[in-house]
This record gives sequence, structure tokens and C-alpha cells, in this order.
Amino acid sequence: MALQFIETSKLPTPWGVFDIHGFEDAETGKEHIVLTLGDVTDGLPVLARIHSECLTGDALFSMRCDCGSQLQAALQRISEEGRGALFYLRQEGRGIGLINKIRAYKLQDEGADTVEANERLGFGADMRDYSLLKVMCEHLNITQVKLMTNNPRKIAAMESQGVEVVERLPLQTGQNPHNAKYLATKSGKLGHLF
Ligand SMILES: Nc1nc2c(ncn2[C@@H]2O[C@H](COP(=O)(O)OP(=O)(O)OP(=O)(O)O)[C@@H](O)[C@H]2O)c(=O)[nH]1
Ligand SMILES: [Zn+2]
Repeated sequence: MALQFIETSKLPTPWGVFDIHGFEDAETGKEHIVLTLGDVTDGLPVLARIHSECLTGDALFSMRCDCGSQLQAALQRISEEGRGALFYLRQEGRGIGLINKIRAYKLQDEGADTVEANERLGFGADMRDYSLLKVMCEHLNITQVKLMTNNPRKIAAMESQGVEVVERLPLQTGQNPHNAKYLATKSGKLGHLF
């Protein structure tokens, strides 16, 4: 694992003043971040969210998915708790990248579901690699989390990196007519717990 911690600074947001921790992966050249609020290094379970990059949803208000709404809801809950961590992993489009996600969206416009679209492009349904979490959690001394997710793969991923998931907190938000089929496919084919 070529991930290396680089620097931390303050990041004021509408949900509080977070610390932003920057990491670089020398192998891929990708930059990843963790936002933390409060002291997460005390060994107690940390309210956490693993969020995969979705430029269209996180920054451009897309209603094709639930990402932007989940991102805001996670920051809100961390703010209410006064303590927590958001792992923002640059694995756009479940790991296929932004342009391929647009290709996949085109196929979905023509009738494919989100899994079929990936497969038609020659990708697996979910290409994400969560091994980055180990270095991040070790750096922040996080050993136990209360994970905000509907995705059982993320629980398995955390545990395989040596971090215990003491609780799963559902994160269901942002449903709308444009993402109804996408969310149905998540639960039907990708195992999401709705
Ligand atoms: N390939 C592909 N990626 C998509 C599509 N819609 C959303 N995504 C990506 O899916 C990922 C969603 O990430 P998350 O919200 O972290 O994860 P999740 O697997 O939905 O799990 P939880 O939200 O934790 O329940 C992001 O990387 C999006 O860019 C799609 O139709 N095709
Ligand atoms: Zn999205």
C-alpha cells in the first residue's frame, strides 16, 4: 500500500469546523481525504461514513443517485454527535472513473440498470478497493466505528482492514423519481439493506 499521509488543516463547513487530512497514493497518483470532527484518536468507537467520490452527486446536485444527500446527512449526523470521521475516497463511479460513469449513464438512459451498464462496458458491478482505509485509520488511531451505510460490502471492507464495526447505522435519504430504479437495483443486485 503506497498511501501516505501528507498534511492536516482546518476546514470550516456549514456543519462545523472539521479537520481535513490529506493522503496521497503514490501508486495511482490519487489524492484521498478524511474529514474529522472532535477527538477521534481516543480509542472509543467513532461515528463514521465511507463515501466514494461522485462528482455529479456531491458537487453538481445530480438526482440520478443519492450520494449528495447522503454526504450532507452524514456531515449533519457527525455534527450532531460532535465527533466523527468521513472517509472521502476518490473512487468515482464505483471505481470506473467519471467518463466511464457517463458512458454507463448513457446505457442507463437506453434502459440498462446500473449493474448491466457496468458489465456492458467490460467492468465488474463494483470495482472499489477499500484497502486505503487501513493507513487512514492507523494514522488517526481509529480502531472501532459506528458505520453509516446501507452497503454490507463496506462493513466487510472495514473489518478486513482491522477496524471493528460495532454498529451499522442506516443512511437512507435523497430518494426521488429519478433515482428510484437505481436504488431498487442497489438493493436487488448489489445487496444494499434498505
Ligand atoms: N458505475 C456507476 N457508478 C455509480 C452510478 N451511480 C452512482 N455511482 C457511484 O457509486 C458510488 C456510490 O458511493 P457510496 O454512496 O459511497 O456507496 P454505496 O455503495 O451506495 O453505499 P452506501 O451509500 O454507504 O449505502 C459513487 O462512487 C458514485 O459515483 C452508476 O450508475 N454507475
Ligand atoms: Zn452519486
